[in-house]
Amino acid sequence: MSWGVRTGTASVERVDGMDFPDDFLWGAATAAYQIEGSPLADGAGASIWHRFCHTPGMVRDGDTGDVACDHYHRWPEDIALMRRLGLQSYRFSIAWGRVLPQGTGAVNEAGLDFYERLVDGLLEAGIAPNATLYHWDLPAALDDCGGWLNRDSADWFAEYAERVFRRLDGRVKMWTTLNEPWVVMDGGYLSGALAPGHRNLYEAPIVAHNLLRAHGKAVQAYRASGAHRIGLVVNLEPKYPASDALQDRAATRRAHAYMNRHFMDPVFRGRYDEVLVQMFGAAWPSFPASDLELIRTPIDFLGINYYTRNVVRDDGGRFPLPVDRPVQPGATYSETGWEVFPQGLLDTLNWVRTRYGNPPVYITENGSAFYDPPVAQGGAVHDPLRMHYLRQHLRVLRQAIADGCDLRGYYAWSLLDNLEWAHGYSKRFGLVHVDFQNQRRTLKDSGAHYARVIASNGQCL
Ligand SMILES: CO[C@H](O)c1c[n+]2c([nH]1)[C@H](O)[C@@H](O)[C@H](O)[C@H]2CO
Repeated sequence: MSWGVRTGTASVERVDGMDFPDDFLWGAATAAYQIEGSPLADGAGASIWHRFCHTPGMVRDGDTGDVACDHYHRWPEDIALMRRLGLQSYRFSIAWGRVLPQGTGAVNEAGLDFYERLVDGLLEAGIAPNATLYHWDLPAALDDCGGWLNRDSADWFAEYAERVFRRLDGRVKMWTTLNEPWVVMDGGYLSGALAPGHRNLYEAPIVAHNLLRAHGKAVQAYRASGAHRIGLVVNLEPKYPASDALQDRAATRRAHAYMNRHFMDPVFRGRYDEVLVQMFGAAWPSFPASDLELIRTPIDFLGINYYTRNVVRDDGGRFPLPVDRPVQPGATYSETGWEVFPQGLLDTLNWVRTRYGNPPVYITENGSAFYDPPVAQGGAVHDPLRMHYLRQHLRVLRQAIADGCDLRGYYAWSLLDNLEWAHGYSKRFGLVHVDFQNQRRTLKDSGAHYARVIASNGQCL
């Protein structure tokens, strides 16, 4: 979605008297490699992120997921924290390599046993599990066979999905195939900032297409056996031209095609955006029409991860995508360099509503990394900036519902401070502070506030 020029922080009109629906789902989210630790325990196979972290220079301070939040052992304690927050749902991911150590073939029952214990613990606590099958941690053995560049990857993923459905479906009633295929493609195969660290324009569209095919095959596999709901999680970032100049508006259109329409159009409209195809030019392969039919297999909900917006200025023609993000006067920026812009969440939700037929939507990630002071005497972590970010974005959701968006729920990113990928442990997104020296968890002020939001169903933001 690209709109007229907006500068500074927009004020969002509060919709007085607009409540969240009684069945609005309040949750928090994590991902396997970022919190579990013990990546090779009990027969698990290494992932590309285990390999990436153990490759010198890839991750800040040489940080790895070897221990992380030790959630693999501390999950009962973390479920107790979820109860304290009053979470109604918990979004987590399943590490493919724990279930299928080689990616295909022999199942590691101990890996499935771990997730079964976690799911049963959640259900016992009255917390609905929301499981993501793929949150970036491809088995390294499959990467050795080409990974997402290999057209067989869609079948590998469907085989893995079927194994997990067979063990957990019914107790898990909300499934996601992929978390943010755009980030997998852009970070893993274009910028090289994420595992497996490729930098190749010709690989990117092939990877994106195989990820989408894998999504379609997993949805079809679920339709054959599953009785509940399955969807896709995408990151969406609204694009606003830095000026009304033609080149900035054209650059904005390209940025919008590259990030936002890239996966939404095939999944919901069965075709790629023409602007995207033109951007890649000779690097854009030809794909069989039958692939697009597979990719557009209907889903039950869309998960949207929203963090920030992008003001786009044409950068004079480097890679067919403008990368300039001019700093916005008066705006607040998080530790990850992302502008705090809640209006972008409202614009995004209304864009999805109007362009894609108002599908059921969950905000599956929304949060911010700000510097946290050390844990104070008496065990408090005062994080006013994160609290303000949370408030601003939750307020927007009320407006989106008033605008007619079919918004079903919200998952804060993240339950715990965790491994922020190539940033290592330097960026903290948690509602709960983690001392990585001793694994002590401390509820932050933002977490306590979120608990009040949940208890009031969004009355007190
Ligand atoms: C550019 O923002 C993306 O939507 C995005 C932000 N985030 C994500 N995707 C990932 O899904 C999480 O694993 C990250 O920890 C989290 C915070 O960086």
